[in-house]
Order: sequence, then C-alpha cells, then structure tokens
Amino acid sequence: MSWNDRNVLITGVSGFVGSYLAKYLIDQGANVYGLIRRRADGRIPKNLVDRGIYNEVKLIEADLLDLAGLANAIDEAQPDVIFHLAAQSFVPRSFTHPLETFQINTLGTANLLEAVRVKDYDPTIVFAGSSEEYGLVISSEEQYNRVKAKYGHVSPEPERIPEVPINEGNPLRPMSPYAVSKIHGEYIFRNYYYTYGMKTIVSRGFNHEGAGRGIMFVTSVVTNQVMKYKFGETDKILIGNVNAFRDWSHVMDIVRGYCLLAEKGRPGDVYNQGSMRTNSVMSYILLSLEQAGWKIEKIETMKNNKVVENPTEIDDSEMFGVKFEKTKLDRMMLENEIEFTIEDEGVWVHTDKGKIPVVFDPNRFRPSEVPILMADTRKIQKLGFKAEHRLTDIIRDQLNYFLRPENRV
Ligand SMILES: C[C@H]1O[C@H](OP(=O)(O)OP(=O)(O)OC[C@H]2O[C@@H](n3cnc4c(=O)[nH]c(N)nc43)[C@H](O)[C@@H]2O)[C@@H](O)[C@@H](O)C1=O
Repeated sequence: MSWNDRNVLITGVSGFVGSYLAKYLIDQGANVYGLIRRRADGRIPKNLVDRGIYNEVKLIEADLLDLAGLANAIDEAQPDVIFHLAAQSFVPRSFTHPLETFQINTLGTANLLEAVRVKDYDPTIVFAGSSEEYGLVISSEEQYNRVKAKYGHVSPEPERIPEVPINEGNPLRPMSPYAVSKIHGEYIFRNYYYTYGMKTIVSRGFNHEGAGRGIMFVTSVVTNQVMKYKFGETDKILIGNVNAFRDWSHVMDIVRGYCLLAEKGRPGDVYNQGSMRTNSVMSYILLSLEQAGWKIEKIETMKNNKVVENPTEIDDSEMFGVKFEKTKLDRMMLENEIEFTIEDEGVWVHTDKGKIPVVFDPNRFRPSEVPILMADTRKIQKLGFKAEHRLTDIIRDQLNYFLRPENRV
C-alpha cells in the first residue's frame, strides 16, 4: 500500500510517538490530520516543532471524551487509516489517578470507535495497546516462588516457565490501572471487529524510546541525569527500581511497525511490537554513562557489599531460547545471581574518572511492578517487521537530545 495522498488521522499526534509517526507519514506523501486537545496556554506542541511538521499536520481540536467533537473530526479528516495513540500513558499516574486513566484510555477509546461507527466510515484503525497488559510475567522458578509468596497466588497459573519471550497468547496479568485500561481498550477494538465488522487492529507495543521521549519515563530520566552529571548540574543519579527488565525499541522501528500493521495486519487481530531482547534499568544507566564518556570498571552497592566487576561486558549468548545483546550484569540478574534492594541504598559506579553515585529513591518505587518484558515478535515479523536499532542507538539519540541545555530538566 502506498501512503501517498492517503488521509490519515492520528490521535495523540502531539505526543512523542504520534509526532514521529506523523513525520514519517508526511514524508511518505500522506495527508496527516492530528487530533489535539484545546490548549489553554495557546503554546505550540514542542514535539511537532522538534519534528519540523507543525505547519504540515492538519490539527483538529477535539477531546476523546466529546463524542460530537470526535464525529466532526472524522468528517473533517475522512480518514482511510486512523492510528489511536492518545492516552494517559504514564503508569505511576495511573496509580494516583486511576479514574482519569480509565476515562481517557477506555471511555475515550470507546468514544472514538463509536464516532467512526455512527459516521459510517470504514477506515483501518490501529490501536496502541501495550506490553503492560502482560504485567506479571514469570521468568524463572525462583521468581515464581517469590511472587507466589508475596501475593498468595499467580493467576492465571503459568503454563510454561519461563514465560519469556512473550507471545500474543501469554496470559494477561495487569499490574496497574494503566494496564487494565489498555486491556479494556484493546478488547473494545477487537470486539468492534466481531460485532460491527470494523477493520480494527491491535498493536501491543513494548517500550519504545528515542530523542524527545517524555521526561518522566525511565530512559529519559536516566539520560537526562547522565548529561546533567556530565555538565556538573547534579552530583548524583536518582533512580527507582533498577531490577526491572524491559524490551526497549527505537521509536522509529515501532512507527514503521504501526504502518505495517495498517497495511498488512489482519482485522480483529493482535500483534506484539518490540525488539526481542531484554535489559535492566541498571544496565541502561551503566551503558548511558559509558556512551557519555566514562569507562566502567565495577559497581558496588552502598550497603550490603554487592560487587560486580566489568558489569557492562557484552554478552550476546542465548537466554530464553533467544540470542540477544545484554550485559554481563543483565545475565547475572536474570540468573538470580544478584538483585538490588532498597536497603542497598544505591550503587557506586567505579569509573576511570572516579566514583559516580546512583542513589535509590524510595519515592520512585511502584506499589506493584512489572518485573520483566521481552517480546516474541515472530508474528509481526511474518508481515515484514524488523527491529533495526540496537539499544546503544537509542541511548545515543537520547544523550544527543540532552546535550542541548534547553532540553535538560
Ligand atoms: C509499554 C509501556 O512502556 C511505558 O511504561 P513503563 O514500562 O512503566 O515505563 P517507564 O519508563 O516509566 O518505567 C520502566 C521501568 O523503569 C523503572 N524505573 C526505575 N526508576 C524509575 C524512574 O525514576 N522513573 C520511571 N518512570 N521509571 C523508573 C520502573 O519501575 C519500570 O519498571 C509507558 O510508555 C507505557 O505507556 C507503556 O505502554
């Protein structure tokens, strides 16, 4: 399918992913319409300015909670394809504002589909579902036993251990109101295919990052602080749970994946999008420091005397039946040889230029956590998907972004 002269409507166009997607589609010749909430301050969304497309996206003001406004937007855009990316997407906010999260992500999603249905258009509609839907993924017998001791049960019980890499058939064990809201959104999408024959397709995107990623997400939290440390604007790196493992992709790989799903995805179906690797938050910090110019010799916890020599040594051996790039430290953590706890208080990173403190901040820990995510992307690969970027490409783009003083927060 050629995108040339196709009408595309993107909800969440001023967000991180929405703006990259809009730029990509404009470059392909599409007419891109973007749904945007009315801004009281009249300021131009930074992401659209940074992508250089502010004058090229046709912005339509409408709120996901306003059905009439959405119906007007559909009339105006007459979309061949809709990408529904707008959401309350920050997991910690969903813990403090669950109802707001449900309103925007579930009711808002239902409203959008209703607007399309009542208007009788027949676009392909792609939904930004999330790997968060999988939630409590079991990666080893040890972890299973720990989880069972903590919660009393694991429901549904795993049919295999490890449950990674995660395929589309994995159980959904949501660990946040955000995850529940995305499951709900996804199921409305799928149901509208079965009930009304609408061409709805679900992407379950694993974490995707790059220059301009929201400042509150961990990859920006890390790279922002690393650059601040480099320029003497801070004397430590503050962080929450460094044991979490994520499948981090470059935003452009996922943007291409969204387009592929619109072109070739099967209506009513669900597709993972990710990189088929998994790395820890701790490694993200160490690799960022390394790319910013420090040579890392060892790490040592501030309390409890846990030491790892050469933690960033590259290990591309097979784990969970997949060969992927990780650090020596990632492997040790995945094999339960080492775990960081809040009682460790933090980690000293020993480098060629002295010790850097990485301090654990109790306020950044979540009431319930997704321990590990790693996508099995074989289903979308059959449509032609390929994750082109390495983890270090993402880190490089983010460090370059924070090199500019005006982007550091
Ligand atoms: C696919 C999915 O991806 C994103 O959700 P997320 O995985 O929650 O992303 P995040 O970057 O906020 O956290 C990743 C991990 O990092 C840990 N972590 C440690 N220390 C800090 C910290 O200081 N800040 C944050 N934010 N996280 C921290 C934190 O505990 C968690 O385990 C959203 O785009 C979501 O919309 C989405 O759909």
